[in-house]
Amino acid sequence: MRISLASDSLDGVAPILVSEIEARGHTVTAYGAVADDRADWAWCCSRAALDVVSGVADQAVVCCWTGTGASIAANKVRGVRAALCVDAATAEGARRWNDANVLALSLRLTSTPLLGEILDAWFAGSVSPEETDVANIAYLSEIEN
Ligand SMILES: O=C(CO)[C@H](O)[C@H](O)COP(=O)(O)O
Repeated sequence: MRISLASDSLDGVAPILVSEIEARGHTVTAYGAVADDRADWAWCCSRAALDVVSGVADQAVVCCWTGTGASIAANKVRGVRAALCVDAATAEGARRWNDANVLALSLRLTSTPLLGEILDAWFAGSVSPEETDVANIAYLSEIEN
């Protein structure tokens, strides 16, 4: 898949994000500190999220120290469902039940082994076909519009 990646700093696992995503077979377009680019979290994380809704990217990964600003910025983009994931089970659930299209990470909480577990779960995840799950996602679009 085509992944747009943003981070507002090079703290923690940020320097290995591109290689970890590429190692899982994806191509990366980077924004913010990981691209030596404008690195304020509101800008770079929403920029990566915009790529998803414009069709330039299939999904995005957005990061900041807490992960909260990254997820808030991404979720301001219409059509984005960004999920702040602190472990593999959350990432799996975000893909399954929320059809999340943007993975938000906390650089404070995500160790190198945990990053691998979260990325594996995220990229392996599939969206639930259950009627209630589909209806919930449809309702998000409804309130957004
Ligand atoms: O977690 C964050 C936002 O949610 C930022 O990473 C945190 O505020 C640090 O930003 P800065 O380095 O610009 O002070």
